[in-house]
Amino acid sequence: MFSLSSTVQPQVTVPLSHLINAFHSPKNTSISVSVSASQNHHRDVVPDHEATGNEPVLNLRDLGLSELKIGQIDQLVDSLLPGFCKGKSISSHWHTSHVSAQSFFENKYGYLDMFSTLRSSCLYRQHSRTLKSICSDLQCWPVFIQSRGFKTLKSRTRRLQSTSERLTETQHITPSFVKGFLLRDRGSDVESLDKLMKTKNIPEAHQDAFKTGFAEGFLKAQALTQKTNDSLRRTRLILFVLLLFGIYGLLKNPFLSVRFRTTTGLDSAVDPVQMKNVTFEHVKGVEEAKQELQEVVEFLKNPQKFTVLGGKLPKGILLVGPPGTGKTLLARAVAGEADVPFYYASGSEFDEMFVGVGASRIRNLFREAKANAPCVIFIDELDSVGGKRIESPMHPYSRQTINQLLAEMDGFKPNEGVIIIGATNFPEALDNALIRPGRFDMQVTVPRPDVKGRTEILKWYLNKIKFDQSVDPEIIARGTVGFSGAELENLVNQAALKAAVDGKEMVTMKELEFSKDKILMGPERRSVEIDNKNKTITAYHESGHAIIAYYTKDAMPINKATIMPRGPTLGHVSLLPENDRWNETRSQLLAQMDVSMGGRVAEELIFGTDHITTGASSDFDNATKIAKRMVTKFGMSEKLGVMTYSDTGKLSPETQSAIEQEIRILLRDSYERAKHILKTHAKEHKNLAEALLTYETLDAKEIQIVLEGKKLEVR
Ligand SMILES: Nc1ncnc2c1ncn2[C@@H]1O[C@H](COP(=O)(O)OP(=O)(O)OP(=O)(O)O)[C@@H](O)[C@H]1O
Ligand SMILES: [Zn+2]
Repeated sequence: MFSLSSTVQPQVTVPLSHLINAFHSPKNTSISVSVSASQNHHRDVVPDHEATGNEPVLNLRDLGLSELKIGQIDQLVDSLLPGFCKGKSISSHWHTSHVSAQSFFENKYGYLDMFSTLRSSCLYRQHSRTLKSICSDLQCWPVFIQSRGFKTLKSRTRRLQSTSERLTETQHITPSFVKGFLLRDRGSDVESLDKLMKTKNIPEAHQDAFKTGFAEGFLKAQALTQKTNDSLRRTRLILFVLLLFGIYGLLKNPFLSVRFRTTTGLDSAVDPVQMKNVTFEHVKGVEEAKQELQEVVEFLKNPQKFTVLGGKLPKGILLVGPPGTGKTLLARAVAGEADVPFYYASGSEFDEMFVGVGASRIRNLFREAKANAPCVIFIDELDSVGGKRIESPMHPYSRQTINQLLAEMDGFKPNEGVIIIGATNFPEALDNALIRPGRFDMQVTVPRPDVKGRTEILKWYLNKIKFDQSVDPEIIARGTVGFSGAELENLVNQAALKAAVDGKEMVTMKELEFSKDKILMGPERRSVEIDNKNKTITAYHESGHAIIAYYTKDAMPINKATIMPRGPTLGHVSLLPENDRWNETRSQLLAQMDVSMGGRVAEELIFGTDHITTGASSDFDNATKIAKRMVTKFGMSEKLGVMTYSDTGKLSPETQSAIEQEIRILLRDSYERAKHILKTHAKEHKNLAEALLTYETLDAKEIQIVLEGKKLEVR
């Protein structure tokens, strides 16, 4: 019975350490019944393994059996100690019930179960210490672990580790066994030197030299390993530094950083700037606005002067005007003149999707500003934060932000020294609560500069570049009606770039005119191939406009005529008002219509009715617009009287047809006047067209020379 159980036992597959414990530890009870049975044997035969410490220790190498295969050990024991193997009878009993092999184990694994055979054998009982020693030297002791899947190096290491852990936990395992077990892979290195010397038959006299060489090689290999380790360490360090840089770069990325700031609400936008270098001197053409802001500067410079008299200054100033007219520049100049810190914030910065972020930024901004009073807070694009409070799914928390702004503005006294300047292009979009007295109660308009302002601005920016003395900023200013300060700055800059590209040393009128046309009408299209016929038509068309402008009393003076294609046009004539026109007379409006008609009239007179082109459509648009406004807005039609007709669609059919009739008469008369002038000045018309075909572009002086019948200097 007992031996049977031991024969069956290997079907329970347990790790080697457990088996070892089963051999050596009488305390171990965690294994199967059959194993504890074998413990009893162990106790009977070897009561105290310490006591047998003097027994000679044999190992496989000593016996010259290190090459022995595991499956052969049983046979070896059988042949060496046949008298002790009584267990054979038991296995023969088992043998009768199984035809294929002697045991389940053998059937399953294909070789004999060493342990059970050994344990049941006399060899084990009588020479247990020797066997232990043999075990310690066995480098490939079978470890029965049922595992599925791939065996990786990692799993092998883990298995080794877990095995060794369990081994060290057990006090009854001899240190040499553990050592031998753990070092079983490394032992081969030590062996190989001896083996090598033996196999190479190195004479004893040379053995020392051989060993020295071996050691040197070993040391070199170690140095190489060290080098590899060093370079690995260096690579790791470089990778780590690169990673740090990468993370830093990501945080610096505008999109990410904005998101970061947004989500954390950390961005306080409260770094003040000292604006010493910007003063009112830098802002041109907005004299009225500067005068109004002068008193704010005085207050910031000397608040006591105002408080003594009990006067209150506005807390908030609203700068209203089109984009690029210098609102930001003015606010900076206020801070610069007063020499106080300038806090810049853009309204859109407060416009956040996240709850309370906008409000908290406003709180931070005002807290910082109050701590550094006197100072200026400038909120650009105020309409995006202070727009009318509407319930919008896009900006669910905008109310919170504007409420916070209102609360902050109420939260400090008028003479505390903090001036808030807001800027907007759409004052009508602002929330009413924001523009009531006590908040943004002072409004300063910053309009587009007039011709004088434009001249000043042009001069200011021209002084920053190299320009020819022949440049007359006023001429450019006259031709840039409606330009803002920013657009004029851009004009000068583009002229400087053009001069640089053309390899010129200075900017001349030519470059300035060029960049003006580019801004007004788009870039030149030099690459467009225009055939001679079309060029001729364009030349006569444009000189038709020019002739009418030249010979009509109230028309604007001509500035330039060109047949160079630019933007959507094949050519154009530019006229310059002497001054900005605040209003226009009837005769001026009629003259503008006549000039517009000049193009088509010229085509008709020169090429015949059948050859008129589509090129006059924008001229007619222009003329019709003027005529319509004269009739419906300016009360300039005798038939319809001094009355405005705003929504012509709602008018009676009679009135509508009367208006149309009047407009048609105005246009027809204009056409006839133009025809008369061109017929009268047919010679000049021809000369000018030919000059345009030759020179492509003519300025005012050149046009005058041609029309006076003089010869143009060859360019
Ligand atoms: N009146 C001016 N005098 C001198 N430079 C000007 C003037 N107006 C505008 N500029 C130039 O144009 C730039 C842009 O102007 P600024 O930002 O002040 O305009 P803004 O009215 O605040 O425009 P936005 O409404 O778009 O914010 C200025 O930095 C300045 O270089
Ligand atoms: Zn035209």
